[in-house]
Amino acid sequence: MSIDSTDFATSGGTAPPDRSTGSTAVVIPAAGRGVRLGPGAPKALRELGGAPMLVHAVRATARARSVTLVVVVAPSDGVRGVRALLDEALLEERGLPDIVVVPGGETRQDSVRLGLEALPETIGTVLVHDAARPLVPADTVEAVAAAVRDGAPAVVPALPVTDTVKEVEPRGAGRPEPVTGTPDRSRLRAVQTPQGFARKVLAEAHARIAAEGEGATDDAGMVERLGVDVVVVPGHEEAFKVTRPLDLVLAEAVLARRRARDEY
Ligand SMILES: Nc1ccn([C@@H]2O[C@H](COP(=O)(O)OP(=O)(O)OP(=O)(O)O)[C@@H](O)[C@H]2O)c(=O)n1
Ligand SMILES: C[C@](O)(CO)[C@H](O)COP(=O)(O)O
Repeated sequence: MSIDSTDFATSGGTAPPDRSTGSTAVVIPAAGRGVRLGPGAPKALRELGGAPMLVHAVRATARARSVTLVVVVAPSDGVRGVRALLDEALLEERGLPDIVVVPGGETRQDSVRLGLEALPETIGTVLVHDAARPLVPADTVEAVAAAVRDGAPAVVPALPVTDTVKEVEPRGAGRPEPVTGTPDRSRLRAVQTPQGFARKVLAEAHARIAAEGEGATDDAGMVERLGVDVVVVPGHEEAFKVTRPLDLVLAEAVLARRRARDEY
């Protein structure tokens, strides 16, 4: 697929692409191990409030009004198991979009690319959402999707950084590291998912950057390398990523609070 990235630039004065017939899909990379969370099942399958994290993430994104398809990217040896657990967990839910499960790859980037390859032609807008962000509110999902439909080629939810951030000369864990700078915090944002894209833009970024043997830690980073404009919209405190054990404690507390308020 060949595209000219300037077709999608919002600051260059060119019109946004016509995606009027495209519908919206979510790709959920869920094939990671969760090394930083510690020993146990793959992270997406670890329990939160009595259900695997992945089930919460699927539910949160599938409840967004405009989503017509969810593609779950499972560990490559766990596709059938993930299919079975989603069928069972979501049996009672009414009005959910189609959910398909495909095998993932070695890295998050590989898994997202494999998820994108499973999308039908009818999809014009793609949201990519970590299974490891199980508590994202459906309103945040919908806001990202709406911003893409309104013409932004790439949309990232994010929050202002609350700590002061230092740049250092890396020396390895535990060793004192010389400080090389203190970026202006007012210009920094901590980015979350779902990140939303015009489907062609994201597919092109993954194809081209992968062919160059390059990578990025998020999908917007891939698209930035094409020179396409990326915009930030407000993220949500409850869309945090479960990365380390304490994050799981926080996620349990947030879920318990929602349930106590009858909000889940
Ligand atoms: N090969 C991979 C690696 C990661 N992911 C997914 O990407 C999301 C965000 O990644 P991260 O939180 O880093 O998950 P892990 O890679 O599982 O964590 P760790 O780096 O601690 O092993 C997760 O939903 C994870 O399942 C994936 O689909 N395929
Ligand atoms: C995509 C992401 O969740 C945005 O914050 C993040 O970049 C995933 O990266 P990680 O390094 O694997 O945590």
